[in-house]
Amino acid sequence: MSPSPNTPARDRLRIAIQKSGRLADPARALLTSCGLSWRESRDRLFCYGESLPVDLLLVRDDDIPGLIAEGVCDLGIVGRNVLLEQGYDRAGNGGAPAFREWRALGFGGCRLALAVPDGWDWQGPEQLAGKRIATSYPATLTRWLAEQGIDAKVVLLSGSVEIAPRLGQADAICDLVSSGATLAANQLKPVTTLLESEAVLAGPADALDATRGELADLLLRRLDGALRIRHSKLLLFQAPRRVLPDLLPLLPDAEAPTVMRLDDGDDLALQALCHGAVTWQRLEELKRAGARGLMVLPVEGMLA
Ligand SMILES: Nc1ncnc2c1ncn2[C@@H]1O[C@H](COP(=O)(O)OP(=O)(O)OP(=O)(O)O)[C@@H](O)[C@H]1O
Ligand SMILES: O=P(O)(O)OC[C@H]1O[C@H](OP(=O)(O)OP(=O)(O)O)[C@H](O)[C@@H]1O
Ligand SMILES: [Mg+2]
Repeated sequence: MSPSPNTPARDRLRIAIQKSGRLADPARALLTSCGLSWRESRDRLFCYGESLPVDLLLVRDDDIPGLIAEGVCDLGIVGRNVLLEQGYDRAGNGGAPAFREWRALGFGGCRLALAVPDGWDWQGPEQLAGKRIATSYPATLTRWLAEQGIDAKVVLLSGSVEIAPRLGQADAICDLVSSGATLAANQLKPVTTLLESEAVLAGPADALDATRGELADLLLRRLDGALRIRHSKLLLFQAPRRVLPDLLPLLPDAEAPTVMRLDDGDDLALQALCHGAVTWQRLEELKRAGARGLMVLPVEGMLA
């Protein structure tokens, strides 16, 4: 039986997502693709789950790990960079791990990188000894410096980190990089990556109670299905049996293709769920190898 949306408040699952910013729309879209829908409150900070007893809390991304740690919400969608930073910070202060990454979600990709002025002849981390490094990720940077055995000064800035070297506040920086355009615009170059990040589903380090745990499991199953088919297409076509050995190598990303024998003659009908890109070029290669009537269909949902 599906959980009723009228479940008592203590048994409802609460998920925190970014109110506005890079992760806000894709996070909501992903949860919507899992069949969740909400009635929005007037202040739009809390959305009551209608299709399932799963509510949304719209917050600043930096608050999400703390909200999970305090049990104010059960799950959250946040950048791995934020989750790890706050985890390292807690660990540095002797705190027990209170949250962890449950799933990588495949959007919001970026990296936390160390960058130095263009003019530096970068030889390695030992060059940072005694230098000042500006960052919004002090715990991650401090941990990395300790791993490298480097004694450097960490300068904490909450934003516009890339400008610090030009202002004379720092010699190098450690910040998020995606296209690299911000670094280039500030005459900086990335020299090493501290962590690869993307949006993640975060949850408590310990298990949820039985009722909310069951709801979380249901959501995770849907999420895994949604993530699995996010870039998937269903490919349908026909082909003579003799060309099958030429066709199958063109479908390396297909889950065990279904092969059906057609009534008349030696023709086969094939159905393949492809997890990689089904490009025009690929369709043309299949056609050259003997496939006919190629059809590419979107996949709406999948439950393993
Ligand atoms: N340039 C980028 N390209 C891709 N992803 C990024 C980039 N910058 C940040 N991110 C990812 O998106 C997350 C959210 O970034 P955003 O800039 O929206 O955060 P914010 O300004 O801290 O928002 P908030 O107002 O919620 O505190 C980051 O923590 C990181 O995981
Ligand atoms: O490599 P790029 O594609 O240039 O992206 C990197 C920039 O993106 C983020 O800043 P954002 O634009 O979110 O501004 P912020 O300083 O307000 O966080 C990040 O802090 C970098 O400054
Ligand atoms: Mg933030």
